[in-house]
Amino acid sequence: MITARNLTKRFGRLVALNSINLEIDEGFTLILGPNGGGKSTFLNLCAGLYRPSRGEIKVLGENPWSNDGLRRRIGVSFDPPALPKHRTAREWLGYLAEVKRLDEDEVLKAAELFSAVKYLDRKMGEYSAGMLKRISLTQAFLGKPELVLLDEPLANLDLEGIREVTEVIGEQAEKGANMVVVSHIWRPLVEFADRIFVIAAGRVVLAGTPEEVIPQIEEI
Ligand SMILES: Nc1ncnc2c1ncn2[C@@H]1O[C@H](COP(=O)(O)OP(=O)(O)OP(=O)(O)O)[C@@H](O)[C@H]1O
Repeated sequence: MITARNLTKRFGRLVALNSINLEIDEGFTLILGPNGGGKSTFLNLCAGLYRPSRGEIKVLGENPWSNDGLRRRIGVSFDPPALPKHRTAREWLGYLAEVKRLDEDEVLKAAELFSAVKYLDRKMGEYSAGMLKRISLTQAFLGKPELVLLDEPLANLDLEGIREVTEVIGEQAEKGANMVVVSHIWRPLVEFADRIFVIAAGRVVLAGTPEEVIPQIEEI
């Protein structure tokens, strides 16, 4: 699904990702690692928000940078959620559905998953952080994309929210949705993971199955 070859991203002098190589197959992939390690930078490169400074990234066989065709095939939830404050969630999700050439009822289907239907008609500037997170997740799963990229899906949720969203993510994983998930709150998600990558200081420092990787993380 995703191939990175010598993938490097610099911001001025700062090297956020330092020539990483990795292959992500279908299924559920968890990306872990310390603050500032380069995880979100990797996800943003996958989503086509950043252009690599060097090396190559392919997502579903395509170069994500400025690739509108690929953006219709993937779903992304950023952290913090990047949502327009002066629009209602229904307007924003309706716009995305149009861009993705989906039926309007796909908005309701995705919002139902995350119990977000009840506040679709309020301006997003009025939302709490947890409500924004649910809309951001609704956006990611809109129209059952071929690949879903989630940055911190459990951040800003209360305990009940974490339980609910974990359950939805688990159900989607069981149904065969392909997901790449960056999360500091990883324990609830690890049971769904087919593989884990740990990215630290711009490099992939650990990779393998949860059984291989988790004992090593717990040692650190
Ligand atoms: N748009 C940007 N402009 C400048 N520097 C950036 C930008 N995005 C990220 N960085 C820097 O790149 C490095 C990696 O950041 P990144 O957000 O990818 O880490 P992360 O592993 O997701 O961290 P966290 O767990 O704190 O979210 C950091 O030093 C960060 O300050």
